Amino acid sequence: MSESPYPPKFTQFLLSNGIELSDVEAGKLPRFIRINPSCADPNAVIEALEKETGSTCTSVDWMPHAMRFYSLDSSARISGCPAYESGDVYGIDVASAVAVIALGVESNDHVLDLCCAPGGKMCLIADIQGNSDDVVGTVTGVDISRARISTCKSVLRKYKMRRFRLFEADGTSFDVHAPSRVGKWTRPASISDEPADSAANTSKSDSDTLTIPSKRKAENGGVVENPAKKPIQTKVKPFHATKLVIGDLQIKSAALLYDKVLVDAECTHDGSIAHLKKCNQMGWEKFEATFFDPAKMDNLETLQRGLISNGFRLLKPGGILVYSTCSFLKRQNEDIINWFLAANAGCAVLESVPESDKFPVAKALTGESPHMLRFTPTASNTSGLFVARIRKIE
Ligand SMILES: C[S@@+](CC[C@H](N)C(=O)[O-])C[C@H]1O[C@@H](n2cnc3c(N)ncnc32)[C@H](O)[C@@H]1O
Repeated sequence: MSESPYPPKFTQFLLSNGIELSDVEAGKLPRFIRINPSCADPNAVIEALEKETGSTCTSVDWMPHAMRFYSLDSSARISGCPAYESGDVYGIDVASAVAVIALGVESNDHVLDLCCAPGGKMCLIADIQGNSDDVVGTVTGVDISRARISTCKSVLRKYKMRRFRLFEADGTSFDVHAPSRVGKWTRPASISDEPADSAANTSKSDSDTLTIPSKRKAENGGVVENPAKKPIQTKVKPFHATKLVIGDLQIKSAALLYDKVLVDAECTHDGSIAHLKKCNQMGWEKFEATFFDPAKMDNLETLQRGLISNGFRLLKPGGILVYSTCSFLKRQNEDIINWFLAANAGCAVLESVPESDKFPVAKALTGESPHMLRFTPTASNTSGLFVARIRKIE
């Protein structure tokens, strides 16, 4: 038997996380693109892209056809191509798209994306909902990083999304419900106007707030301060909101919980080949400092638990939450889901991702549910991605 070129601790690390050596040693992966559904002539776009990049666009046959996903050679450069600059083409890893597909987004859903930046998945959600006038679905994106959420805003604007808002906030305590109005559509009359700051668990960390004093009409038609001293409504100021959702009153109501929640959690990012390769190159002390520092790993686990728990709190009964990471680590994936299901027994159920029998995923880790999907370079020819779909029981 030939000697492993890696230290035993690294080999053990791979083994206990279901990572094949071939994942670490994999060559360059294909580049994936998606054609914008509003693009009138996809064939012309593909033809032009092939000419400009010198690479063949191959349809990803295991993805639903309507998603229009193609792979190109890893060396293909799409930035600078007119189709990319005009928004006819998106660059997004096909495994990342599965996290969105798993949500089962419908046009009129209100979707919360709790770690949204730089926005690839959020863009896909908005894109699936469509831009037509009779749609009232919205996407609310939250991210703790101002720089990253700013990129997210640029991406969503580039693709001309019409019903989204972005908050620079901590996803573990974010507490803004789904919009109660979208353009001319307003919430059903049965939803009470409970002011935002009187509801339980209001986020204290969302420091950037707008204050709207309660007012009533005076007999002469003017507006006076309410003598009954109704509570002051506090709105969390969005980082950005499009015209159709900017007027939302941020009402707290069970009827305004989100239909779908995506928790694409902060993680160690080791599912990207470049990152795994770095483990091999960066020196073993650095590797150990990254992946075996108990305090770092504990903090990350606390963050991931906080994100999934808060996302689930904001999800309506019957709704779907998808938890995903771009890490291979069991501790950040299966262990989080198992902890979450045990903590929410009777309220949360792990479901299979629709159509997942067609996906080229790696085998589930020993003893773990096959409903938890692992995309890997070896099995899927994609970056690493973990995806689990949970339903909130009605
Ligand atoms: C894996 S990335 C998300 C990628 C994104 N979903 C996409 O498709 O482009 C994780 C994100 O979580 C954000 N993040 C980290 N801690 C957070 C927190 N407490 N609340 C909200 N976002 C957080 C990071 O800034 C980072 O942008």
